[in-house]
Amino acid sequence: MIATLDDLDVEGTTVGVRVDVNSPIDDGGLADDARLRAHVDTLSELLDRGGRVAVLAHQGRPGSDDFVSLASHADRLSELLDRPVDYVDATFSHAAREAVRRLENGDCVVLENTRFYSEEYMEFEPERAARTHLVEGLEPVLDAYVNDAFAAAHRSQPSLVGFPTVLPGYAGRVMETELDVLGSIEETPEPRVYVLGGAKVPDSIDVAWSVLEKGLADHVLTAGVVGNVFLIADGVDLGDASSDFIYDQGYWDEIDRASDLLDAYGERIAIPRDVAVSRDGDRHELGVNALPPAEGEAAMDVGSSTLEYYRRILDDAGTVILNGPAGVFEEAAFERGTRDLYDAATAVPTSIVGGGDTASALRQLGVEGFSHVSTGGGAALRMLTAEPLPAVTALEHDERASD
Ligand SMILES: Nc1ncnc2c1ncn2[C@@H]1O[C@H](COP(=O)(O)OP(=O)(O)O)[C@@H](O)[C@H]1O
Ligand SMILES: O=C(OP(=O)(O)O)[C@H](O)COP(=O)(O)O
Repeated sequence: MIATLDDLDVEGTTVGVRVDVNSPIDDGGLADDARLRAHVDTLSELLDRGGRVAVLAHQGRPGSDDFVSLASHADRLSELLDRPVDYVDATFSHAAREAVRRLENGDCVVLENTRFYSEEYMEFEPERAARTHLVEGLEPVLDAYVNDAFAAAHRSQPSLVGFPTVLPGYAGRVMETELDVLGSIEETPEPRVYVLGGAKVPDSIDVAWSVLEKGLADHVLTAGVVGNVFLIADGVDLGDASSDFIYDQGYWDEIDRASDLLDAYGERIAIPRDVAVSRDGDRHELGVNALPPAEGEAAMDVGSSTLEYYRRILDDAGTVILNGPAGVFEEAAFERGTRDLYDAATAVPTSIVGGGDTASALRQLGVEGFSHVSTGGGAALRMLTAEPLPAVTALEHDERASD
């Protein structure tokens, strides 16, 4: 049983609230605020009920362009909450603790990107996570911990699993809703189709293994970089540009895993029949038999035959679960795969979508009508494989939860 905000006596309580506001970044600032908007209910409720709120969150991964400070997130949050929100460029230092100590009832401060500290990018058992600098540094100034970061709940990083070991832990409203909706995948109508696109190849392959092994998936459709890895695993020569991209991302070993998966469950895995490349500035589709593409051309989207093939499978589906764009939707020439595939999915009786980039792609393309759009990508997928999420397990305490 997990305690929720209904179980927390908020007034006068200093609450560390872990949210997931990991968002697309442009010129160092926020390019999309959907993930911030998702947490407004939780934060407003805590503040309206007289809580003193210290917001903890990560943004990006070390070394990536979107690994930036949370200053612009705090500004936007202030607009969304319609009240002042302070920001401090420290996470657990003396300055951070002082900023938290200064909070009055109804005040909110955003602490700096948790991943600016190396331990936060490591995975720990909860007891060990509780002994990290972040948790030990902040715990003395907090009375309670609320986890609303469903989208990061598949990570066992200190800010996600360490605090509930040493503080009373509660699920926020986003977390509560996601667990309610995604917690009963076995009960959704069959046949069940998983569409795995996007760029998180290892996570997607883990999911594919799990859902195929457990019999949860009748079909797995691959697209995006995931589809490209499966094409190479199937012996297709995608050319140097796509292969180098996969290698540079550190995903080369995933080709062997994809190949093992095709050997074990090939009849339930659909791989692209054609891809789209950029030629003379335009979209140009190539069937797999016409591959490799010309020098320098990369597979940026799935092609029309693939979309037709996937649409036929979706026509018979009872449930579809999708994560990851089918192509580089950010470029107009390569948005078609994502638009058509996701559009077809809205006609399936139960349609569940996950992923930060996926959600922003759908907003950009104006595709709507899903049964549930999760705030999580990897977390939603993990949940839909019926695997426990470490940050949810860390919140499980019988004694504080009401029935
Ligand atoms: N064929 C492709 N080649 C390169 N990048 C791709 C391709 N298809 C999709 N992508 C990229 O995948 C990214 C999103 O993937 P991912 O982060 O896994 O999605 P989500 O956040 O929804 O889980 C997008 O930036 C998109 O451009
Ligand atoms: O954006 C996130 O995950 P998602 O892209 O799977 O939705 C979460 O913030 C987790 O980020 P991470 O995958 O860098 O640990």
